[in-house]
Amino acid sequence: MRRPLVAGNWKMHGTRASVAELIKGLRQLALPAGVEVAVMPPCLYINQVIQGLDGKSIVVGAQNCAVEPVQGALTGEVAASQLADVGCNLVLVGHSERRLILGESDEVVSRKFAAAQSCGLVPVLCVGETREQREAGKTLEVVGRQLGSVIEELGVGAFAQAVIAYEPVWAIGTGLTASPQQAQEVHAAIRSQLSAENAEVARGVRILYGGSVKAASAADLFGMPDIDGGLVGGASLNADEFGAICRAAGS
Ligand SMILES: O=C(CO)COP(=O)(O)O
Repeated sequence: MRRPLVAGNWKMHGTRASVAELIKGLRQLALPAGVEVAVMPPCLYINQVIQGLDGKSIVVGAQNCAVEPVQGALTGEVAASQLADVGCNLVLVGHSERRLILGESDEVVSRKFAAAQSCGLVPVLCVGETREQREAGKTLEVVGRQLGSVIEELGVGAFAQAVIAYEPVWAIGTGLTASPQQAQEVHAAIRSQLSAENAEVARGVRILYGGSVKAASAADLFGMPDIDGGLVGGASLNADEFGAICRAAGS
């Protein structure tokens, strides 16, 4: 059985004061035992969050890591080894905001995936199509290529210690959630792409849905057979809403 995971991607939000408030709210949540819960604050606040959540079973991840796994001369970047050093467990790679706004290529995403794993972090590989690509009927092709490039570089075995997040770009921050059926179709395609090479890895890997997940939509999404939790943006900035999403993954 795959243990559901709900991860809150705080993106570039927060101040020391608002992060302290959010930590307070998270500490008060009653979280379901069978669900793994994670938050991914901006790098600057990771320490504050790890210390603030001490003793609470919420893991902390980062939103990005450098292509080089260990510390060195790479101005402005943060190495996966440094994230592991401060106590992170997970790191997002290939979020669409980085692919589209910062031009991260599939090759860069694969290098970050490998860097994360080499430091003992679990990479959360984000994939997803734009609205234009969906309207052109290219959803499965685009997602298949994004996933395929990591499989080609690192082998399907790399997904034994990784998470995948399907995040349709048109659903991110728009309030337009993919329907459970739309999401399930893509999740099943992702699992079958992995299964063609290794059925055991495919059965074990968790595939999260992301894109305007709210407490009201979470239960129907998480009820689909290949949706193993959520990657939550905006709604994760509100502890009560985030807690309700986590509870939906446990029911
Ligand atoms: O991009 C996302 C999480 O990584 C989704 O963001 P929203 O939940 O704000 O749509």
